[in-house]
Amino acid sequence: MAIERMAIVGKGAVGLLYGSIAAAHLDAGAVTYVMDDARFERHRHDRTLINGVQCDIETLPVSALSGERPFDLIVLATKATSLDQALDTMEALVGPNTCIISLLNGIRSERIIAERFGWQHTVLSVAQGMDAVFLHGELTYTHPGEIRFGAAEETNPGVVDSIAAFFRRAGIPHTVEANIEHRLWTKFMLNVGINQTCMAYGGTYGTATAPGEQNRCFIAAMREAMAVARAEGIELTEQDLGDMVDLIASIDPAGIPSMAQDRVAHRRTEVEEFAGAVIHLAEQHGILVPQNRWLYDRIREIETNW
Ligand SMILES: NC(=O)C1=CN([C@@H]2O[C@H](COP(=O)(O)OP(=O)(O)OC[C@H]3O[C@@H](n4cnc5c(N)ncnc54)[C@H](OP(=O)(O)O)[C@@H]3O)[C@@H](O)[C@H]2O)C=CC1
Ligand SMILES: CC(C)(CO)C(=O)C(=O)O
Repeated sequence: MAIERMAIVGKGAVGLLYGSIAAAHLDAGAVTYVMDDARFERHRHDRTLINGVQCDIETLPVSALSGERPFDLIVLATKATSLDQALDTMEALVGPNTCIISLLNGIRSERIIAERFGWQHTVLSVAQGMDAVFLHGELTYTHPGEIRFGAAEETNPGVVDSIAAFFRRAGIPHTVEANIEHRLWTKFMLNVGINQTCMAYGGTYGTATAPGEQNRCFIAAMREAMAVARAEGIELTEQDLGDMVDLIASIDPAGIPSMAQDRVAHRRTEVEEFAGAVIHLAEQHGILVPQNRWLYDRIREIETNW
């Protein structure tokens, strides 16, 4: 099935980044942001900038779509903390052939989506390599990164190809992965390390990759994620770890990951998806994860003091 119309749920760093790239390559009306009515009212008069240029992409409250035909593709780009609410909004957008791709970090969002909408049109994916910062209504980035995705066991044949064909036309950098499960866990390992370290210390990509305490925390937290992944049957390697560290070292040293942006903006973080998930799995497999336990407590402590 050819994808013509994409809805994006989540108009923050990642949603704006890929939505604006797609809108610049496609005809008007091909990209629409959709949100619940209360959020739409809250943001109605926002002036959103992307690298200094105003973003005027169509944005609709979900109630404006009743009776409309379903979208061909839904890109989910909210934080995990509001996934359930985003899925309620998606009910009005999804039809029998709607493809779904989640750019949320962590290893759980696709399973939660599939419990509601099925696996047939849902793929597994990660967004990585960008230096996107969205604060005070402006997205800035120099590297767009890319979306890596692939079929889950029960994804219908053809769904990955349809999304790839659309991304090509939309100018969205992407790679189709033969082993997307491995990529998902590699990205998870990275987020467990870099997101939580920069949040806990108020650090940057530069401070976390320079020798010192932040770097030790970054690497130790990743190693614990690696141990848990292996216990789950995912063979993450030293090469995977090194590649992820190199990726962070290659982007703007002054940049900060999404969780550190949450610290600046006082937004509830995704710690449950990172240290929370590591601790949960570690308990099942009898693995010691002191670095992630410390990060969990420290991040919760910071959140509590806002
Ligand atoms: N930032 C990055 O560089 C990267 C982030 N990620 C992951 O992508 C996901 C999104 O992150 P990011 O873009 O940084 O997050 P942001 O906080 O920048 O943006 C999230 C957006 O989603 C909106 N939102 C929240 N709930 C809903 C809802 N129910 N319906 C519609 N919109 C909603 C928020 O609106 P409001 O402000 O009103 O709450 C906000 O505009 C996260 O899982 C993150 O870990 C992955 C790769 C890179
Ligand atoms: C990889 C990284 C750190 C940015 O590309 C990210 O996923 C995030 O900011 O959440």
